[in-house]
Amino acid sequence: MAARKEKTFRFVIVGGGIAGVTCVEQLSSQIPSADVALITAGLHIKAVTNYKQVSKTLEEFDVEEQPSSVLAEKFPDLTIIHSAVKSLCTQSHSVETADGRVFGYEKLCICGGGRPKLLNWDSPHVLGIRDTDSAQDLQKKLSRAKRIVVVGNGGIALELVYEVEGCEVIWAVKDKAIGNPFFDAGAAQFLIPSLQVDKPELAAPCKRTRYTTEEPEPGASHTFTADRNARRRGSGPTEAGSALGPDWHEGIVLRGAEQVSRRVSVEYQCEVEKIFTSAELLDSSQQTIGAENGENEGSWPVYIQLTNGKTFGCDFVVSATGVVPNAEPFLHGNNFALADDGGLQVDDHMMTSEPDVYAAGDVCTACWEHSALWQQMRLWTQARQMGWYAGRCMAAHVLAEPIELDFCFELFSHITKFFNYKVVLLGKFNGQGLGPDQELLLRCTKGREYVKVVLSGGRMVGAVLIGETDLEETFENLILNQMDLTPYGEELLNPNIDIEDYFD
Ligand SMILES: Cc1cc2nc3c(=O)[nH]c(=O)nc-3n(C[C@H](O)[C@H](O)[C@H](O)COP(=O)(O)OP(=O)(O)OC[C@H]3O[C@@H](n4cnc5c(N)ncnc54)[C@H](O)[C@@H]3O)c2cc1C
Ligand SMILES: NC(=O)C1=CN([C@@H]2O[C@H](COP(=O)(O)OP(=O)(O)OC[C@H]3O[C@@H](n4cnc5c(N)ncnc54)[C@H](OP(=O)(O)O)[C@@H]3O)[C@@H](O)[C@H]2O)C=CC1
Repeated sequence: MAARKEKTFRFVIVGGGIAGVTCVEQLSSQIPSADVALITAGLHIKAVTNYKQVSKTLEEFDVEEQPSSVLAEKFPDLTIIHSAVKSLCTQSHSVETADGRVFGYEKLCICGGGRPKLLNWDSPHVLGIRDTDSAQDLQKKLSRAKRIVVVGNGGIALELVYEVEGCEVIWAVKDKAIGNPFFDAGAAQFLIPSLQVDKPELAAPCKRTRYTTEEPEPGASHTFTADRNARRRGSGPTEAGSALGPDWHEGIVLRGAEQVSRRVSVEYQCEVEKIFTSAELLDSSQQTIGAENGENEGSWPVYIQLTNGKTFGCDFVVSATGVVPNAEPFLHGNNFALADDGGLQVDDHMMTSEPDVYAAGDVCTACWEHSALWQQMRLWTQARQMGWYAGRCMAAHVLAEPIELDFCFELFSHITKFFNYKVVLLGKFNGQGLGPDQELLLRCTKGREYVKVVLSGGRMVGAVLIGETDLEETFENLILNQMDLTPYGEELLNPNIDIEDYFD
């Protein structure tokens, strides 16, 4: 990086997603005179609004995609630079942006987020969903589609198969049950009937922010069109916007070309063997595969062959197969320690292995010794918590103040919605890492609630609460205080006992 530094800031934050923006807000409020710059690839930023601490660790908030000027008005001393960081030189403490400018920093926080870990097929018929532009692309393609195949078993797939109407959906999952990253087979069984009935009309419109699906402003990115190949390879600076989040599907029409409501069939325990086009189908021995399945040969734009031997023709494939941390632009010439998932390793002060460089959100991997009840998941809440805590750590370090790991990393907690049910996950909700030393208590009322408690050595270590159970606060307390629950046995989930009063 030979060019001269245009300016050196005390703090530079890279990324206008929830982690970066929260970090900027925290730093700018804690040290009002701080010289902060936000460098971000997109024109919009993501801001947390209506933040509500539901209990000790559970939090709820809305998310707004805003023009960055809103943030600039709030913090007049903040400098916002709209360009992707192309390279970083930790030795000279400088970053170079795609438009050729070089900025120095005293402390840097990388909040570059993640990008979809797409199926490994270089095909224009495979889509990923990450940001507003990719959601818009999906909406357009879906409006002409009669059948799509969704591959993946996590958050995006769960939301998509429930929301899509007017189009047949084949859902290919590699596990025995749906929603594996979020819950067990019991919960999956509780939820699956929701796919067989029509979606209930929403009583009230969702109050969270709608994500705009207008044509992007000039200069904004078309994530899966123009820059598709660069993103697939993960090379060069991405111009992707921030990740979508809660209720991203509320503001867009996920309707296909057919006059049917929802039609989902799940293919369990299978992965993708091959993806090929109708031209390739007609051109080769794959003709037989299509014919065996009774497909109208050559009538679909793309075909997907699964490892269970079935082949489906469809309009396009959605790859909802996870996230890869967006660390590449920062690596060349530096010595970052990377985790197995490709994230920048951070310690309990959100510091990477390079001096004066912090990281937060989807781009990083938490490598401190975790509390026995916490694990990292690449979620909205954790991006906010990490960004906020990184800002506090950066401020504490320049002010030479001590700082301890924040309480939010004591207990994993997540509130979300799947299949129109409220879902609360606490602690080791899937018995993660507990081995045989675990006992499960279950309570389930079809169509109403599913409650699972994970006990280890008689103490509660995790819970899955689906439906309006009203148990989250009590269970959170029981998990945090690690009370011996052996004397209560199965009574713990007795619906006739007001458990809240019981443990008050
Ligand atoms: C479809 C979808 C639905 C989701 N739903 C939920 C949900 O319901 N609940 C939940 O908790 N989580 C959800 N998530 C996950 C959640 O959105 C992410 O975990 C979270 O937004 C990550 O925030 P972040 O700030 O780390 O990254 P991002 O939001 O990805 O932001 C990264 C920012 O960095 C910028 N950037 C990237 N590279 C560069 C560069 N080289 N130079 C400059 N800027 C750069 C980008 O433009 C962007 O502004 C969802 C994700 C998706 C994709
Ligand atoms: N409501 C919420 O909380 C939501 C959260 N999100 C978050 O957004 C991010 C992106 O979501 P998503 O893409 O769904 O990621 P997730 O990590 O939630 O799920 C990815 C799923 O795809 C599976 N998978 C990975 N590779 C393949 C493959 N080659 N073939 C078939 N299946 C595969 C994974 O299995 P395995 O785990 O075995 O690798 C996993 O089941 C995640 O961080 C997610 O937590 C997204 C939507 C909603």
